[in-house]
Amino acid sequence: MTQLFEISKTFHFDMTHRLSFHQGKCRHLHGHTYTLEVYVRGVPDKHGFVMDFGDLKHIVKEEIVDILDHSVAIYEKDVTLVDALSGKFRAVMLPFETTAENLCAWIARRLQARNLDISKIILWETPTSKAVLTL
Ligand SMILES: Nc1nc2c(c(=O)[nH]1)N=C([C@H](O)[C@H](O)COP(=O)(O)OP(=O)(O)OP(=O)(O)O)CN2
Repeated sequence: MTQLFEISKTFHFDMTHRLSFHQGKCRHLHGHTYTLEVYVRGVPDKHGFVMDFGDLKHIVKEEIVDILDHSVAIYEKDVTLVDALSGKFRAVMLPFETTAENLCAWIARRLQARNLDISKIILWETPTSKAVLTL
């Protein structure tokens, strides 16, 4: 009988951002230590691997963690932040407000482009707040 599995790996990265539309405190520049959980679905091969956890780690590090870690994430239409910070520090320009939900969708797209069958992305922005994207 074919058994369908999900495997996952968990990552951490530190990132500064703000939400330019926000009426509360999140419109101010602030940082989080994010926790990212990446889930890949698949049927195990003859050895019992959906995929090697090590390969998953390398792809997620390359596509996500190494780009966002210790960066300032800037929404490209947030003129105030673009003027103040682009070209300085490690600024990552993104075409969306950097909510946990939007970041999940961006992460999923980048990993799908590396041919991973992503079933879920969970992004913890704080120890009590997360977004879950189920595909
Ligand atoms: N749906 C969403 N709501 C909020 C987001 C988001 O990405 N999606 N983001 C923020 C802010 O970035 C904020 O830093 C995190 O919000 P919050 O959970 O309110 O943070 P606290 O540190 O106040 O958490 P407590 O555990 O309640 O102290 C806001 N909303």
